[in-house]
Amino acid sequence: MFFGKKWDPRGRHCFITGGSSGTGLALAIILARNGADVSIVARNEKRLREALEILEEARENGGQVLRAYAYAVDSEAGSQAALKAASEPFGGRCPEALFLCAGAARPSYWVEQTEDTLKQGMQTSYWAQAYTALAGSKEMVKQGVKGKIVFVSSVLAFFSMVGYSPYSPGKFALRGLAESLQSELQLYEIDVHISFPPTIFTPGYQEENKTKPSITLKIEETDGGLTPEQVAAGIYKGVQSGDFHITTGWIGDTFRASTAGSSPRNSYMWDALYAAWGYVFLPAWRKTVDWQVQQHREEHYEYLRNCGFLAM
Ligand SMILES: NC(=O)C1=CN([C@@H]2O[C@H](COP(=O)(O)OP(=O)(O)OC[C@H]3O[C@@H](n4cnc5c(N)ncnc54)[C@H](OP(=O)(O)O)[C@@H]3O)[C@@H](O)[C@H]2O)C=CC1
Ligand SMILES: CCCCCCCCCCCCCCCC(=O)[C@@H](N)CO
Repeated sequence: MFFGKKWDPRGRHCFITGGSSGTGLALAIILARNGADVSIVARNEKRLREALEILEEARENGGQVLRAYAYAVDSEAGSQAALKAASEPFGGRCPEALFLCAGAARPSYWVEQTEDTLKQGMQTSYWAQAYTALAGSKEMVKQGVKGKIVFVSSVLAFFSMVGYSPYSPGKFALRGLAESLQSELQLYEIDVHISFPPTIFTPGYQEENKTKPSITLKIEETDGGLTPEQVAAGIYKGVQSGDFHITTGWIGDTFRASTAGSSPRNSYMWDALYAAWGYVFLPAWRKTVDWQVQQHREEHYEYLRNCGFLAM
């Protein structure tokens, strides 16, 4: 961070939403290996129990508190209840690092959306993290706990494309929220970070691929994808170094540096190089994406007729 001192999770209570699967679980394991007290939160109890067993194996010392809590965090009340439960083993003291990984994507075409699916999209991409940030900030400020809030957005908060209309807006919104909080929470010495991962091979990714339009999958294949362990290691490293925008891999770095605006930078030299490279190649890549979408028209109209959206 400033003065070169890295954040050390040892002995700190880290609270991880979405900690039963994918990136959240991988992050929980890294934090446990590094001596943190870890609370994971998700809805499904069976998966939480299994995750806790894995987490136990990552324990670094006998004194660490490793717990799992079943709550839905996509409401303020749910987030408050989860934080309260996780605070109990610590005499009511709230966690000092919040890793907000809860979320899901259901890619599909815009004309197939309804008011309900769009609201659901915001619920899983935005509110599932925003409410925990709200409940957590209130508690940290009341208790005088100086800590960290880490959002997990997506590279789809830097750009978007066909199929992601129910998801991308919420991930962009998380960026807006993180920008606001990075500024405001300095009042309380709470650091804010936001990570923008590319494709991550997780159970959630397998689930979203069940509804993903074929054209979306095809365009995405440019991105080789990362394992949850790689993404979690990148988030951990970024948080340790005090980076505000955290990206892992050259694709994320290119988009991040090309859209940084006045956001705090990671490295003036590297970000300038990535931005220069992005200035040249991003518009060219985008043209190929537009071309792929146009080539898909005929197949798409057939799809719309087959699913009954258009009369035969
Ligand atoms: N996989 C990918 O390609 C990418 C994912 N991301 C983002 O990374 C984050 C993690 O995704 P991923 O690593 O794929 O993990 P998974 O999709 O495999 O796991 C998601 C986790 O979030 C939990 N969760 C979801 N909704 C809620 C809720 N309302 N309340 C509490 N817990 C909830 C799930 O448990 P349960 O269902 O039991 O509640 C599970 O533990 C998400 O925010 C996702 O949008 C970003 C870029 C790419
Ligand atoms: C010169 C620059 C070339 C750039 C190439 C860029 C390729 C980008 C491919 C798109 C990746 C989409 C990832 C979606 C992640 C996500 O959030 C969903 N899986 C939802 O979970």
